[in-house]
This record gives sequence, structure tokens and C-alpha cells, in this order.
Amino acid sequence: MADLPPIRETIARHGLSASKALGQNFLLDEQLLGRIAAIPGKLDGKAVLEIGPGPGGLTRALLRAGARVTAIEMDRRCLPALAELSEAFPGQLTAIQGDAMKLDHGEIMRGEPFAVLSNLPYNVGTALFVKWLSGENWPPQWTSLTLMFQREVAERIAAKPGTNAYGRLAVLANWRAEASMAMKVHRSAFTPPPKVMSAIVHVTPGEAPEGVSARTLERLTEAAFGQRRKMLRQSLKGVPGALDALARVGIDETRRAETVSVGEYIALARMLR
Ligand SMILES: C[S@@+](CC[C@H](N)C(=O)[O-])C[C@H]1O[C@@H](n2cnc3c(N)ncnc32)[C@H](O)[C@@H]1O
Repeated sequence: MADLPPIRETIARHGLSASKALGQNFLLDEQLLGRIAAIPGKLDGKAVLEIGPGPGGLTRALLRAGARVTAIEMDRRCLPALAELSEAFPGQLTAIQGDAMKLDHGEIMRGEPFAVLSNLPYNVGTALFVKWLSGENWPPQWTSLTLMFQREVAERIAAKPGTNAYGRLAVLANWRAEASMAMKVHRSAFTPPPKVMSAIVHVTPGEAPEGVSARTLERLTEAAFGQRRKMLRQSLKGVPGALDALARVGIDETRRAETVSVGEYIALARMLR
């Protein structure tokens, strides 16, 4: 195993002061990083896509676990530190400079299945999460997503019906995948510490229910949760066929969006096919 200087030293040597504009809050505790890298299970020999490696704290942990890592980083300043890691773990790391929002991940991973790990700025993380979970093609090329979020967003992703946190993100994350809260991370674990607490969500793809279009389900939840305090007969009025579907599935139209289970949304979307 490669002998590396502490990550704090790498940051200092390459002058990687955290950029606010790029949402940089670095994790330096190698034990914590090792625990994060262990969340997806055994990575030995597996392909991993890491987004936003920064100076490479989590990257090291992934490389030590034996993963073959492709890392996409926006900040050019981090490339020399990543090149050092690449030298220390020959043949295991490919670093790409670019915006992960604009790149085709499937193509970068050359069609091979891959696990995703990432500690991203929260706005980018949520946008990528929605992108990975959307679309008609299923199962996806990724085998799992292990993603750091602002704690509140992580709670919304893993939320159960009947709670305030339950909404579009929970339905999106759970109708053909399983999402769970894997680890809470205190703000003091980051340098510099962000204002909010964080948490890591782990998602694995499941089977897509027959006869349900992702687009239709999305339109339904958009309308229902767009007016979450209103009764379904009001909030779903603008979705053609939705009120009829409620009756056919046997969902009382006086209920509100947050009481409808993922299974019930699936049944409604199937009726609207
Ligand atoms: C919160 S830092 C985390 C760094 C490192 N993974 C860690 O845990 O210490 C987020 C990283 O994502 C990078 N980043 C921000 N937006 C990006 C984007 N659109 N594509 C790729 N990387 C991005 C930032 O430059 C930064 O290095």
C-alpha cells in the first residue's frame, strides 16, 4: 500500500485553499474517509466514478480499497495532487478536469457498470442525483450511489410517507431504487466547516415496476407535492385522467400528497400510461 503524506500536507503543498465559489469543504480525517469508502461494500477491482475529489481525501480511501477510480474535478488546481495519487497507485486512477454536470458519465466509464461516490457542493449534488434517478432507461449503468448531502436533503430522500420530509425526492429515490441514510456527518468534520450538518445517502437500483413511465410519475408528484397542503382532487386537477385514476385505484380524493405511499403513486402512474 502506498505511503502518503497526510492530506492536510498535500493541501498545503499545493496551495489548495478552499474556494467558496466551488463549494469546497474538505474532509481530512482518514478514518472517516475509510468508513465512507466502505459504504458501497467491497470495491476491490471495481470501477468507481468519484465526482468532486478535490485534493483527493476520499479518492485515497477508494484507491486503498482497491477500486479503479475515475474522478471528475472542476478545479484545475487539484489536478497535480491527483496526479501524485495516480503515481502512488499505478493504473488505478484517471483524473478528468471538467464539469460533472456537462459530461456523459456512461461514456466516460466506457459502458462498464460503476459505483458512484461523491461529496459535492449541495446544489450540484442534488441536480446530479435527480439526473441519475430520472430517465426511462432502467436499470441504470451505476450499481450504487453514495452521496453526501446537506442533512435536510438526505432526510427528504430517505423520508417515509406521512412525514413533512416526504415529497418528490423520496418518491423519485424509492419507486425503482432503495435509498437509505448511511451516515450522519458533523459539520466540524469539514475544513472549513459549512454552516449546516451533512449526511450520506446510499442508493441501489431495484426493479422498475411494469407499465410505469418515469415521466408520468414525475408529472404526478410534481403536481401533487406542488400543492402539498391541498386535497388531491385539487392538486391533481391539471393532470389529465388523474382524478379518474384516483377513483379506479381506490384513493380517497380528499387525501393530501404526503399521505400517498410510493406504491400508490406507482399504481396511479400505471393508470395514466
Ligand atoms: C465539498 S468539496 C469535497 C472535496 C473532497 N471530495 C473531500 O471530500 O474532501 C467538493 C468538490 O467538488 C468540486 N466540484 C464542484 N462543482 C463541480 C462540478 N460541477 N463538477 C466536478 N467537480 C465539482 C469542487 O471543486 C470540490 O473539489
